[in-house]
Amino acid sequence: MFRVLTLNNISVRGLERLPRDRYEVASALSDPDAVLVRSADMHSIDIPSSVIAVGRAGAGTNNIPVARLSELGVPVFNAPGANANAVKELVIAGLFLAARNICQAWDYARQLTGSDEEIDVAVEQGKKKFVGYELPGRTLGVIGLGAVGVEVANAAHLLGMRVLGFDPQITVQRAWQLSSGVEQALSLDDLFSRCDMVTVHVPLLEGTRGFVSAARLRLLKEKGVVLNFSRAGIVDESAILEALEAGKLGAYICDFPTRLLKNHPKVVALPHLGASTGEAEENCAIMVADTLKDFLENGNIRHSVNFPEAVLPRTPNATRLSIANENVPNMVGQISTALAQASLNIADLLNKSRGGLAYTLIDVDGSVATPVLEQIRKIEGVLNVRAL
Ligand SMILES: NC(=O)C1=CN([C@@H]2O[C@H](COP(=O)(O)OP(=O)(O)OC[C@H]3O[C@@H](n4cnc5c(N)ncnc54)[C@H](O)[C@@H]3O)[C@@H](O)[C@H]2O)C=CC1
Ligand SMILES: O=C(O)CCC(=O)C(=O)O
Repeated sequence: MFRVLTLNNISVRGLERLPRDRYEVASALSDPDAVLVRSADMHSIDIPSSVIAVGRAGAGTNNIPVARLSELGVPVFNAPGANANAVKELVIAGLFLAARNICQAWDYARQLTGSDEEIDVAVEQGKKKFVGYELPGRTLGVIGLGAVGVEVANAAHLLGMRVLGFDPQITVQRAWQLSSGVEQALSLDDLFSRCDMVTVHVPLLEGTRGFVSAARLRLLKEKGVVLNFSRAGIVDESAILEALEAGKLGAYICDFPTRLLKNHPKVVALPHLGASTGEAEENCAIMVADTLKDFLENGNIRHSVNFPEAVLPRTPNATRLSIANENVPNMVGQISTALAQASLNIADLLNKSRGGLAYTLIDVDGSVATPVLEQIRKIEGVLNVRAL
């Protein structure tokens, strides 16, 4: 029986992928094998030593101590692309909110008082404050051309915008998906200096923290717009406030309310709603539950943010060993020697590495006795071993 701890509400459609005869899934249980999480902050909790996998039902993993888990040989899985359409739709809505001053105009209309005739007069007098602009002909800069960024860039291009993209690490798959009408910016500064609106779709990392900075905002066209549906920390909020106050920035549309900005008249801050559609919640939960199940039952690794992709079909009548180890020389040699000394035959083997981590799947004919597993566990550099 595998025990899975949920730290947030995870869509039932995903949890149904973990059959109750083999999985105990609950928001409170001891000694879990795995954790399923959305945005809960795992940096501030003690992760039980029983945990061998963490699944993020979403894209960003900055709420998970990935480096610490890597040192323990624990893979972290996410659901790449599963909520990208939901985020794209909200970002496109954000472009219109900014261009047409929709939230400010709505606020104005809601506070009107008097008779309908008096309201009509106030409407005709007041509406000139909310004159906006149309999107065709305006330039949008998209920073980060991953699952979300590509969808936003393509949709904005279809709306008639000129679109510039910047992502020095764009994958071949995403490059194929990107509309040929999207132009390449040469640098972040190049992008900011040529855009009316800029939207960020990068993970929060040390290298991206605060990279929407005062200096870059100064490059943006007058009354520019910044959209941030990535993470609060990607923008320098003081610089945003300063640019809004100076009239340089026309609007800041984001998914992360903070005390500094949430009540500013030119800010629309939504309560982290990017992925909050029934469809996205289901897609993410199903994808991450499936990958977690395949890891727990077969040791296969797909969609991990810290481990290499490692998928090996199971050999009939074999015991599968799943071994996480440091990526150093002679690990496979020592492991196979331990098996040979126990007269065990390797039927199939896969060894993959990523950065400082390596991962080995070995199908061994017959069964593997506990002392052999202990011997492998003792090899210096081995982080954890399972027999499946
Ligand atoms: N508001 C919400 O509810 C949601 C927010 N997000 C946030 O959006 C981020 C992006 O999501 P996805 O597109 O699904 O992730 P992704 O991993 O598919 O794409 C991220 C892209 O950013 C690029 N990148 C990384 N560093 C960069 C840099 N310094 N400059 C330019 N590009 C850089 C990468 O090469 C990659 O192509 C997530 O990390 C998460 O923080 C994602 C989903 C929902
Ligand atoms: O689960 C959520 O609602 C947050 C989604 C998100 O921010 C992400 O997938 O990175």
